[in-house]
Amino acid sequence: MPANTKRSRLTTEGHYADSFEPTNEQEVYDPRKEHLIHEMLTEIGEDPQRQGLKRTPLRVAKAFDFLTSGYAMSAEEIIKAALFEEDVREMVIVRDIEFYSLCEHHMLPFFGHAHVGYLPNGKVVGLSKIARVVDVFARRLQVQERLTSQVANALMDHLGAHGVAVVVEASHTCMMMRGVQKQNSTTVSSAMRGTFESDARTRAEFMGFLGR
Ligand SMILES: Nc1nc2c(ncn2[C@@H]2O[C@H](COP(=O)(O)OP(=O)(O)OP(=O)(O)O)[C@@H](O)[C@H]2O)c(=O)[nH]1
Ligand SMILES: [Zn+2]
Repeated sequence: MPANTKRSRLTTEGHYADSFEPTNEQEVYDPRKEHLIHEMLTEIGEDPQRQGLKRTPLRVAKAFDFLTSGYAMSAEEIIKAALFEEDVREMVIVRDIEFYSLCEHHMLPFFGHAHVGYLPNGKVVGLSKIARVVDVFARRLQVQERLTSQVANALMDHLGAHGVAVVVEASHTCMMMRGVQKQNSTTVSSAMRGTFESDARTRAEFMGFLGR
């Protein structure tokens, strides 16, 4: 069969599927993923060979690798790479950390901001690492509540802090583009650990800094 020829085959389930046939010149990134995306394009009634879609399987494979790259990252390594001994006891807050994640039910994006606070106990962490930890857990298939608690747990476990607070505010495109189709609702989730959980004043101070 000449390269780049569209053909169909009958799968064991009885469906016809176009084969993924890259040309010799065509860049291949991840054949298995590209094959699946090629099949999906066919299933939704598109022509994967048309000009605009030829590189789409490759682009989508790369995009999904990036959007799920958090599975291969370690929050512990990120935090431990920039822990500094400092005699600081006051609350530290990094606010408005933007993130993009994928809901595990529909694999559609949800996105918004995370606000992270902690009470140091002799050590501070590089501020960028807090945002990196958010990305570690956002770049996976998620539910918002789990993302929130995973960020809190990672910081609590590896920072040795007196307490950690995480608030996440997000819009879910699976509630906007489809399904219930509500454009303006946002979801707020929180995870309080250590002093933030046990002491209402500490929690209130944190919420006050967030303007809530
Ligand atoms: N708790 C929680 N629910 C989520 C999150 N992302 C999506 N969902 C919800 O997951 C649920 C899945 O419900 P199902 O009834 O199984 O799926 P569905 O038929 O597509 O539901 P609809 O979205 O209502 O059309 C929906 O209510 C979504 O809104 C999340 O981060 N946290
Ligand atoms: Zn969803």
